[in-house]
Amino acid sequence: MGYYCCSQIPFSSTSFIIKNSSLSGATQVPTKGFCQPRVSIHPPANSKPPPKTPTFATVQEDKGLIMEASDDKSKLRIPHVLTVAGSDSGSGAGIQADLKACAARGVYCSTVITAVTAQNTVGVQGVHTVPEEFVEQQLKSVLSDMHVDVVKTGMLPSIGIVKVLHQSLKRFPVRALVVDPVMVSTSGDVLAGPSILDGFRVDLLPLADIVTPNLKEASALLGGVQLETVNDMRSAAKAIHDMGPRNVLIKGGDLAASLDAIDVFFDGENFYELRSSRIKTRNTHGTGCTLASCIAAELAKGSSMLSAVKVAKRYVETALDYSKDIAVGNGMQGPFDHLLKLKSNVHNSWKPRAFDPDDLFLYAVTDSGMNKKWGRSITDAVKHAIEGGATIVQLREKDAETRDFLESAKVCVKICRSHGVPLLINDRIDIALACDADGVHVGQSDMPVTVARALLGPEKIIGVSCKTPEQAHRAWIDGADYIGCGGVFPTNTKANNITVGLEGLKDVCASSKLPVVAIGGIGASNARSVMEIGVPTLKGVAVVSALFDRESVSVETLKLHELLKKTALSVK
Ligand SMILES: Cc1ncc(COP(=O)(O)OP(=O)(O)O)c(N)n1
Ligand SMILES: Cc1nc(C(=O)O)sc1CCOP(=O)(O)O
Ligand SMILES: [Mg+2]
Repeated sequence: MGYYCCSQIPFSSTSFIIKNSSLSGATQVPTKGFCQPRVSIHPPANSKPPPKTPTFATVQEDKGLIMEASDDKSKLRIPHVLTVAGSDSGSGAGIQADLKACAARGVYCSTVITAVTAQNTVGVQGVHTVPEEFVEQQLKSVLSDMHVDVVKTGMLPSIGIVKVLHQSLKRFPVRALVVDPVMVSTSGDVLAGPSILDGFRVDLLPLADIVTPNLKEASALLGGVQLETVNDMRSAAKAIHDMGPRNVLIKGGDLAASLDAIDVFFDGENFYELRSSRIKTRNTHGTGCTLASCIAAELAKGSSMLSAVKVAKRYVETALDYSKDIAVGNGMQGPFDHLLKLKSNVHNSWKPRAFDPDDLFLYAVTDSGMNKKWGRSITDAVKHAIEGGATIVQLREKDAETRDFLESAKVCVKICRSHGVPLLINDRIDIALACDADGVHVGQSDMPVTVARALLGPEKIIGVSCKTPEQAHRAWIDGADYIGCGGVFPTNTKANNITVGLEGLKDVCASSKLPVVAIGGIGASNARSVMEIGVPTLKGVAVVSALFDRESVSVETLKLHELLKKTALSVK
């Protein structure tokens, strides 16, 4: 009896076990939609799948399946790719690229290491093949315990390793197999000799859902035929398809005389020419591994094959374009940045400093209406507030057009950073991300703090408006950095705002584990009374109109700063 696991709503907290008494072992074809048997590598070795065999992408309904809720509905099963490949000490390709690609695509990745290479951007200096028994042991460890959706293969340095992989896949079936027939590294070093070709042809290709050779590898698989044109690639794709894989992607990156990078995808019936613009960069080391891993990741998430291939191509193209100027190593083949994060670090010596509650001392909150009234740009408003001694700035630009807001926010980030003053964005997580602001301020009906945190990451500052001790407690649980509590006094700046008064502020401050900034109707005339409530969590005042609905922002900010300093001394 075969047991098959399926998530009808993929990877939701509900999982099901599918029993099918008519299915046995690894010779069954996938079924409908997300309900696929945990193997798609079913045509016996050496036999070509029948032309209409439902593929991973075009599976048919199997009426014989019975679905049962599994015992543990609380467990969230996440898509899982197992990569069987070599380690690259330079981390551009191999196992390391696979891990990064899967992480970037939001998929769990386990690893079976077939070889350890001493490698950098110059080339491969050494290869240490892992004994096949130990590769088998790694395969067993992972496949017998973890629910692997898709296996992706890279460097398979010996025929023995291909054999143990083949046996392991028969013993522990998975939903799809992606074969990247790695033979030669980007630097031209041989990673798997010609003896491996038979292993691919006999043991792996008939099991593969997709095989992704580049021109050299396709040529080697076909006994050395010349591949010089897109037509040659089509013929090669067809010939390789005849070896058993359900789909073939021939990567034409090395095709001479082509402005675009053209890959040919063949699903057994139709050919697709997938074109992308060629990116001029030395940082292409690991593109093949990454592409195959990304295809595997998308398949693990439930994509059809063609859509997985298209997403993977777009992902690699984006990453290459983003990374075209980064410099790692001195050789000809640099790695690229899978997570699209490194460039900002390279070009930006600024390091985010940890949030300091004392930053809340004089919190200047801009207002688009007031800026307009006084004929000021956002950037001038921010500059003047900083001149006057604002210790943190929030851009609260309710009426700004997104494009204008973003451009101004980028300039404000630079101004604030050059003065060591944190800059937060009101409500708009997208703008905060796009301008790399220091954080956001959200209200009770804005983006929840937990979601904002997931989007912004652990380092950014998140402030949340709270009017009650319960909200303050929630803010702390959810991972906010500070609380804005108000309206302390009536205000015209925020319509229909509930005034909590000094008593309400006191209650929130007394119960809060987070630092608090008071807001609402605060200015030079009443700031002292606010700070004098004397609860240690109260760190400062946030002010809009008393700074920005005035002729001189810097003068008003300076006045309030002086007053707060004096108050702080007397309260101590
Ligand atoms: C420091 C600070 N505190 C409170 C608020 C108000 O935020 P919110 O409740 O989301 O209302 P809007 O500002 O979005 O109208 C704030 N902005 N800053
Ligand atoms: C933006 C805002 N939030 C408030 C809250 O109570 O959460 S009161 C407020 C407006 C504060 O402006 P002013 O300093 O001009 O009174
Ligand atoms: Mg808001």
